[in-house]
Amino acid sequence: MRVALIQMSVTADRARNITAACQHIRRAAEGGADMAVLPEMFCCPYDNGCFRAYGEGAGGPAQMALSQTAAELGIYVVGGSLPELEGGKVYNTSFVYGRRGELLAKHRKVHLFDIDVAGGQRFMESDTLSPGDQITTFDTEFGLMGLCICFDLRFEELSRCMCLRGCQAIIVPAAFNMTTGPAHWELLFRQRAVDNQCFTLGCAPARDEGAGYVSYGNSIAVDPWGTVLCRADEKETILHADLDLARIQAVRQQLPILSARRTDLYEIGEK
Ligand SMILES: NC(=O)CCC(=O)C(=O)O
Repeated sequence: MRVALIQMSVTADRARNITAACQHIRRAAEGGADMAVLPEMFCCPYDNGCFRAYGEGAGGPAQMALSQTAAELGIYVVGGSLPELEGGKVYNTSFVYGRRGELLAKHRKVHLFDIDVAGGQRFMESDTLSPGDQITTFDTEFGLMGLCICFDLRFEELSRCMCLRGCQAIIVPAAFNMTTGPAHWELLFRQRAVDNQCFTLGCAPARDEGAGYVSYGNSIAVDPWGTVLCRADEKETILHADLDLARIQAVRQQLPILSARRTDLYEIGEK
């Protein structure tokens, strides 16, 4: 399975971002990708002041463009994320399209990114966004895939549930920043891959030093052994990762972690 992680530049021009995303998906397909992944908020600046204004409802222009591009090219598209409007609320939502352009899955970020690091990054998604309440997986001819958005990856229970459902890979449209990116980005992708003996795939926007929120970039693919298969720098690029899915069973057989869990013991219990 070949996956293209599209580390694209995100501008203030929504229509231009959507057009650029579709052009990148075309290049990914020409490069033999089965699946193209876009970054978190691929058509909207990552800014609380923009989310509602750039948002769209069901069947909005970004969703239509991604669906049509998926169908035209016969490729899976994990549509990064975009601000989704519903019932007066705004969600950080990833739409996934199958090879015929059909909507396969929709994940609303469940853990909102509310952090305040001393001397570093502060962001409060909950000022404008509402959380989702579903664990999201979707089926392909390669097997089941798990999907979460950026900060969601920090919550190990979510990835574990996906893998216990049978996911082969955890796909993460994301946008870490210059405080937490250097400290935790690679660590988290490797950690979730090693814990669950699955592939992890992170796709971030290219870095724009002039933006209010500066993306770390460094889109990444990690295998079930925790080996980094490929990793971008901060610039705009398309990263192609070839996933040898047989590695999952091989690693799980040689180092039986999931099957050796003592679920009879894992309760907080009394001191
Ligand atoms: N957009 C996000 O959720 C950012 C998450 C992040 O940077 C982190 O450190 O976690």
